[in-house]
Amino acid sequence: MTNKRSIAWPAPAKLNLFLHINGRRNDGYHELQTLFQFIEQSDLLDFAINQTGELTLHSNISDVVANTDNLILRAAKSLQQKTATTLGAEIWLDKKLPMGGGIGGGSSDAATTLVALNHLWNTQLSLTQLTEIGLSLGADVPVFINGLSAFAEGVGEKLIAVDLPEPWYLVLTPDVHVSTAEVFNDPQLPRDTPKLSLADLMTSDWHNDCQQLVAKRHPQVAKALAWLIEYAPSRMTGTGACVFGTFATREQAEQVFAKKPADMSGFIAKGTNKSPLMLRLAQC
Ligand SMILES: C[C@@](CO)(OP(=O)(O)O)[C@H](O)COP(=O)(O)OP(=O)(O)OC[C@H]1O[C@@H](n2ccc(N)nc2=O)[C@H](O)[C@@H]1O
Ligand SMILES: Nc1ncnc2c1ncn2[C@@H]1O[C@H](COP(=O)(O)OP(=O)(O)O)[C@@H](O)[C@H]1O
Repeated sequence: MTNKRSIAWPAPAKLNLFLHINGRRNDGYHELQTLFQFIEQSDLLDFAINQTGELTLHSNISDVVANTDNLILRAAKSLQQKTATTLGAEIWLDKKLPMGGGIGGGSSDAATTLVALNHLWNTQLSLTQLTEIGLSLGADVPVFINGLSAFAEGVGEKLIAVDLPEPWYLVLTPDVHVSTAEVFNDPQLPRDTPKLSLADLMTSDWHNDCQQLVAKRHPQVAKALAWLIEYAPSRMTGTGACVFGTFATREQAEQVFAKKPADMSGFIAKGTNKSPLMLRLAQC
């Protein structure tokens, strides 16, 4: 029997519009304040449910499949364990987002897997229960499950939904994989930005505490930022390597994109406060 394939579940990217590091906890994780917004640029996942309980993954990127510890299979396994379902799934990942770029592709894939399988397996976990599983997979996973642009504190799991302008972004994707753990372990990372209230943050200057360090360690990131900042307010997202410039209209972003040097890669995407994943779930 062939099981019906449920297609095109999006796993969107996020940008950290600011990323302030306020301190380091005893367990090594960092206290931070950050503002997440989704962009309309996504990986796509398909799922076919089976009765055997088996989990398999296919992808256009062999590295993801080769990694048996990948976040998609870990998310699916965690949901099986939590719910004791006997169902399994064959999963296809169409990877479009650059990996290790600070736009959260791996975390978003995990979130989409949890949300989609919770629906397709009819395991009926609440959003809060899914978020708990998500946090055990990565600090960034909860915001993708909640699906709303949000201000985050703690290690990234205390979320307050915020309604932000939805501009167009030109995202440059330097060809370098920045390890989140390496950045957070770097002795030169500033960790002393004072915590501010959300109201104060919304009216203060935004910055990314990882940016200077990552630009110093990775000249491609410094180069991308130096180019983009000539045209628009620009910043690095997360722990890099991607950098984004903000534009009022698509046309403005396209005009600058057309001038991009041939050795720089990137894309244009609209900011959105509602994750495309939520819209996909609503269609079911
Ligand atoms: C920095 C952020 C900002 O959105 O994004 P990315 O640049 O990775 O996309 C996130 O906080 C990343 O979240 P995520 O990528 O899920 O990180 P995790 O897998 O939980 O952690 C990877 C490693 O980063 C460090 N880490 C992560 C989060 C945090 N608040 N403090 C940390 O010190 C830890 O050393 C951990 O071992
Ligand atoms: N489904 C997945 N997609 C991408 N990366 C994954 C996935 N599962 C595990 N990973 C691991 O997570 C690392 C960082 O992933 P990614 O989310 O793309 O970067 P970032 O956290 O910088 O935004 C990858 O290099 C890879 O080792």
